[in-house]
Amino acid sequence: LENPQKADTYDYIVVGSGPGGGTLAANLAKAGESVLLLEAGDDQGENLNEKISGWFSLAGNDPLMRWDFFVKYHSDPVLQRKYNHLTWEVPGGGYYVGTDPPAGSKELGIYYPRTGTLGGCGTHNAQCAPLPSDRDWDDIAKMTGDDSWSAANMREQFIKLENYHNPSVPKGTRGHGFDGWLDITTNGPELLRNSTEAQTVLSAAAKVFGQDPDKLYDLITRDLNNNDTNRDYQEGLFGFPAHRNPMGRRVSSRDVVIDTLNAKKYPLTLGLHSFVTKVLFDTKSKKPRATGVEYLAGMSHYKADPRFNLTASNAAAATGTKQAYARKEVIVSGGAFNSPQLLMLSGIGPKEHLESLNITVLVDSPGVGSNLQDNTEYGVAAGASQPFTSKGPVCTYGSTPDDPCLEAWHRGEGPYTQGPLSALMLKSSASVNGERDIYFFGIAGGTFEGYWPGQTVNQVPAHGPNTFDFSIVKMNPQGKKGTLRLVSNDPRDMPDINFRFFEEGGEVDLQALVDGVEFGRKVFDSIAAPLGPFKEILPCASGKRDCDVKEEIRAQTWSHHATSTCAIGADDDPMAVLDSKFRVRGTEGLRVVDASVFPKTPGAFPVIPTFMLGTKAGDVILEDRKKW
Ligand SMILES: Cc1cc2nc3c(=O)[nH]c(=O)nc-3n(C[C@H](O)[C@H](O)[C@H](O)COP(=O)(O)OP(=O)(O)OC[C@H]3O[C@@H](n4cnc5c(N)ncnc54)[C@H](O)[C@@H]3O)c2cc1C
Repeated sequence: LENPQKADTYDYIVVGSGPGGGTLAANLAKAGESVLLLEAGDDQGENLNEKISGWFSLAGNDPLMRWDFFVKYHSDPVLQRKYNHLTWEVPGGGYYVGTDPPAGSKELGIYYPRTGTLGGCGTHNAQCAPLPSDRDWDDIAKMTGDDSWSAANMREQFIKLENYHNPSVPKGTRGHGFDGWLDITTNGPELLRNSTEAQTVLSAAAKVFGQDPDKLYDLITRDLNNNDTNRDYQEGLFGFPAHRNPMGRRVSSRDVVIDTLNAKKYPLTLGLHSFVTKVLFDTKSKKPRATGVEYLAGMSHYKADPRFNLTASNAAAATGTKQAYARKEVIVSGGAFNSPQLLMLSGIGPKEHLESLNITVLVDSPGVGSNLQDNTEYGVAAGASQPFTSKGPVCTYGSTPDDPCLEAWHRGEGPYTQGPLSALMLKSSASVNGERDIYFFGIAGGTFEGYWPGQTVNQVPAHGPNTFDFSIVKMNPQGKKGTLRLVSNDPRDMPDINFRFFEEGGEVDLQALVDGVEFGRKVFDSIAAPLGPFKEILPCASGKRDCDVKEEIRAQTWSHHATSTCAIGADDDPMAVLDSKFRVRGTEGLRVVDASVFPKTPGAFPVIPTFMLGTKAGDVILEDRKKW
């Protein structure tokens, strides 16, 4: 391809700086390859909402970082309308959240949070950092015949990445890394020591699991990411690992990118406020060969950005379209929603769909935007006979100038440095392979019931300080029928996304969540006065356990770990978008590296597996670096 802007030519171009792309870009640059990393957002790394580990919900609501998507969870619109946190646009502007909107409101869908900022969703997520099950990796190895994906080999990638901090796990422990850039920290017992009532609930949970409740403090630092051969069958209480450092600062791909730049010796160029709209190809070769990208310079060009302004974007688009070129390869890492969107906009996707939007088809790849999956979530919550108290300071989340928890955080202490109380692992009756398939975490003093926009015209009811919630995450989802489709060929439009939860195979996921509810109820029932008896809040809001639990979960489940929309697959699978080396089938010089590549959602939380992809992809791409 004729290259009119020689200055904008690099060995590699990486699109998107999340756990996949940011990690990869830093790895390639550290190996001496010149890399242009293009990121639609800017850097909010000094913003306290991002930096303070315990402020992740403030980060999630921060308009400087967030991208707002609205999705469908079900094909059946009647079921969708039962969702308690369905979002509507009210006449005159603003959001209403609920099932009884004011007349004339427009149904937007279910709010689904993402970010458009340096570091991607790793900068506003809850930082939960468990490894997936070994089987999740081994299945990719088996499916593709590529043994570099085996769990044993992927453990080596994890070790390279990790800098582990857990008072119960000494340096040098097999299976962990202690020199990587990604800090993973397990809570010490400080938070739990401050809450007598939470100790009572977790001790009761330990008893239900058959663990010794007198060893509660040992249990809540137990190593969840241990390297035992039977790890994926182990149940009970564990420590809660999170990608933050022991001072309570979030660590993400934003940090490895900034550190690589600050080292001033690696050929990494970071383009912020650079929204990529198309991959450019040389179509004269046998297979279309990716040669660069086209992008819109300037902030907030995507409609998911709450600051998007059509007039401003049109004006900037008229003059601000730029190109950059790759001598070797282009790597798309926009995440599970934006990578398939970008491939489709560039002519790679289901032929009929692209043609219906007047997009020239380069590769008919029916799998792009299919196979969308997620960890479905729900909660079992109840009100105790007494409030949950804390001997620690009262946190105001920065809303008062003298927030004592903020002062403590600056010293590396207090609630803002810590994550949820503990992780609890359970094998449900619906486990398809005998492994544990439910991940709980405990929340004292409130419930977690999914996401909805922060500024709404109505107030969504909250629950009192006597509430305890076991949040339930379904691992290894069996529902794999979600879809993502473009609504137009304008790259600024958000796609149409339908997860199709519990359809075609997904009933198993529903049953596992029902088992999770039963487990929580058992724990609450086992707690005597004065904290007990407990009165149910979720799933049966009446407090009487008289609701249809399955139907309640079916309508009210939520999620935020989208994966698998550009999946790796076997050579003979027409739905396989990628081969085992992240290469986009039917093209040359184009790969995808992010959460969209997993053939199935890994474990309960995708972020650590996605960081691992960034590390693995670095190795794989460098093997080919002399080819170009
Ligand atoms: C609220 C929330 C909480 C979560 N909590 C957890 C958790 O505790 N543990 C866990 O394991 N997972 C969690 N997740 C999920 C996890 O963070 C994601 O799975 C992970 O970040 C995915 O990484 P990624 O690299 O695939 O993409 P992303 O993190 O989505 O990053 C993609 C990046 O690409 C950029 N981009 C996209 N399109 C373009 C374009 N066209 N041009 C330029 N740039 C572009 C975006 O701005 C973004 O920075 C959470 C997610 C959310 C939303």
